[in-house]
This record gives sequence, structure tokens and C-alpha cells, in this order.
Amino acid sequence: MERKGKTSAENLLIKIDQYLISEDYGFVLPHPQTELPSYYDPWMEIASNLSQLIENCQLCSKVEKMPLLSTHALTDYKEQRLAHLALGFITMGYVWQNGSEKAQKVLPGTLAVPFCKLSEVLDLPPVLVYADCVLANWKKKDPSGPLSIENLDVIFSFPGGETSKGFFLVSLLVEMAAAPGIRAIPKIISAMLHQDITSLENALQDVTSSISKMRDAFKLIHGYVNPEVFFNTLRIYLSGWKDNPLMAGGLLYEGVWKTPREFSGGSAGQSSTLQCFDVLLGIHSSPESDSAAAYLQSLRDYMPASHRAFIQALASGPSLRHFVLAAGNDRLQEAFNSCVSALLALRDYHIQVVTKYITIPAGKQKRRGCLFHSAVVPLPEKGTGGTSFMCFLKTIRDLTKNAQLLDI
Ligand SMILES: C[C@@H](C(=O)Nc1ccc(Cl)cc1)[C@H]1[C@@H]2C[C@H](n3cnc4cc(F)c(F)cc43)C[C@@H]21
Repeated sequence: MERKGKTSAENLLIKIDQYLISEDYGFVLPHPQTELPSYYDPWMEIASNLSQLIENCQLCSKVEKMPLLSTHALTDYKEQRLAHLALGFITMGYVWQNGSEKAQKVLPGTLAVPFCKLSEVLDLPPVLVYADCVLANWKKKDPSGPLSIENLDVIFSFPGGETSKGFFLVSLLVEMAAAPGIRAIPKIISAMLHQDITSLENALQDVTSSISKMRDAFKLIHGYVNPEVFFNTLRIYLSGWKDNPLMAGGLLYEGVWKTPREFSGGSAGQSSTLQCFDVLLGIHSSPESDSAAAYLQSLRDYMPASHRAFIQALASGPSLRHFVLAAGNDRLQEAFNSCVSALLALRDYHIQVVTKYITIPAGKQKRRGCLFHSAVVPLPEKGTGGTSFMCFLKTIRDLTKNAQLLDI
């Protein structure tokens, strides 16, 4: 989608839909496909009944009896995203079905081979990612109804039922609220290239209002996600096999690679929205110096290739921060600082959510652990769990605080 010989800024002026970003839905996959050709019924039957198969201890045998299916019939992009989503759910269910202390270390070839082939086609890793379980995992109950959480449902879910569904749908609504802000980005680039201060100010106001609506959507989490169920059940299924002491070397993808491979679990850091507002506002640019930036950079490999390219083009484009400083215009500086304040408020809110859903339940488990468990389950790397994830969030929150432009 990037035109040769164009600067990265001009590349950004290309319509965002060429980066598979939607004017109305942002990074969310619009109207995801919910069915595959009947040839793929063996996959869809397992993915659609995952919780029940796990509860009845039938998942292992079902997966091992699965026929080796070819991915050739998956030609359409939305079909490929649905298939990666389905195989991602089955893979996480298969690896973690007996809990995080008894992970399955080998992924059977009937699952590993098509999953890795599809991952290659989509340039995604062979593990469930945020772009699968949030951005492509939704449908409307009543097609003519509103995009409200009451009228939305997930295509697949994990054990933990309503909490699993709620966690993915709240994340989806936060992502959808970001759409007007993402749509404003090409306007911001164009206004900078044309030295158009008024348009720039208006576009920055669109970003500010979009980020505050994201925080409003985020508040839904308290009504739809139970902290104990999230921490003790759902979080396990989103865990990965990178730097995971329980899966040294990672997972063996039978029939694909001779040695095990490591991949990170799902994480909010894989959200292109979370990353692109940071890049737009120049919140942290040097992955060399700050580890949070390096960590975020590494998670871009877990995003759809076109979204990764958009963020890269944004990062190598003109600096909005420098433009605003150089313009020396009070109103423009205020519009920029309002953006940063809105993002700071969203970051603070994210920290409060992680405290309620991870830090506090982890503390309770630790105290319980001293009484009953020999080894307290180590929190996975910086995915949806882990004190290091909290440190990461606090680092980017503090960097956001420092991004405010001082009065000229
Ligand atoms: C509900 C939470 C979650 O962790 N969801 C999740 C995690 C892993 C997986 Cl696999 C699936 C879902 C969080 C939502 C809001 C999302 N968000 C998007 N842009 C953001 C910008 C910000 F500044 C910010 F603070 C949060 C931002 C991130 C996830």
C-alpha cells in the first residue's frame, strides 16, 4: 500500500483504507465473516464449542482426531482472519486446557500445519493475538440494531463465559470509539504539510474527543467482567509461551518446525490504537533508550501487517510535537495539550483497570498460595498479566505526562 518514492507523510495521505483501516471502525475488522466453507466444519465445530469440550475433557481427543485440512480454499481476507481466529482459539484451548501448570508442550500437526500456513499468509504469529480475539471476533445480534454491548456478541469465547465475552466486547467498543481519532490522523498530516493551523487544531480536537469516548467505553468493563473469573480463568487462556518458565523453549509446532518456538500471549500492547496515539503525539520515540518503547515495538509483529505499516509510516513522518512547538501558536498548543491530557486520563484509567483485574487478584492468590499451593502460578510475561505489564503501563503513563508542551 505504500507508494515508492513517496515520503512517509505522503504515504499517510493515502486513504487509510489502503492500510485496511476503516473510516467507521478504525483498526476493527468491519463486519467480520462468521462462517467458513463446510470443508472447514471440523475446525468451526471445535472452536464454537471450546468451553464445553474443555469442561468435558473432550478437547484433546477431538483435536487429535481432526483431519489435516488444506488452507488453499481460504482465499478471501475475511475468511483468512476468521480461520486464524478459530485456529487461535483451538490452540490456546489445547495448550492451557489443564491449567497453566500442566501446559501441553506439543501442538498436533493437524492444528499446527494449517495454523502456521495461515499465519504466514496473514503475516501474523501462530498464536491468538489481540487482532483475532478483539478486532475480528464480533457480530451484531440484530443486524439492524445498534453497535451497543447489548446488541453485540463474540464469535468464539473461552471458559469463563460472560466474563470472556465481556472482556473482548469492552475492548472492541474501546477500539470502535477510537475510529474518529484515527480518521483524523491523515487530516493532521495534511494540515502540517500545508501549514494549515486551523485544520490542524480541528483535527486535534477530533482526536481529543475520540480518546475521551474510549475512556467512557472502557468504563463498561466493571459491569461485564468479573475480576476473579478474569484472573483465574480467562487470563490463563490468553497466556503465551515466550519467557514462560512453564514452557521453556516454547511450543513444539509438530510437522512445521523441529524445535519449539516461543510466542507471546495476547496483550493490550498488541492494540494498534494503543500504539498509534503514542506515536502521533511523540510520546516516546527511542526504543533504544526506553524499554517500554522497545517492548511496544516488539509487539507490532503481533499486529496485522498493514496496521504495522501504518504505525511505521506515522513514526517516520513529520513530528506533530515539533510542528506545534515551532508554530508558537497558543491555541494550537492548547489543542495538542488537550490531546495529551485525554490520553493521560485514559492511561490512568487503564492502570486502575489492571490494578482491579490483575494486581489485586494476584495479591489474593499469593496470600492464598502461601496457605495451599506450593508454587504460586507465575504471572506470564508482559501479556494480560504480570507485574511487569503494570510497570510497562506506568512507564508509558509517565511518558505521557511528560509529553505536555510547556508554556512558550
Ligand atoms: C480491556 C483491556 C484489555 O487489556 N483488552 C485485551 C487485552 C488482551 C487481549 Cl488478547 C484482548 C483484550 C484494554 C482495552 C483498551 C485498549 N486500548 C486501545 N487503545 C488504547 C489506548 C490507551 F491509552 C489505553 F490506555 C488503552 C487502549 C487496550 C485494551
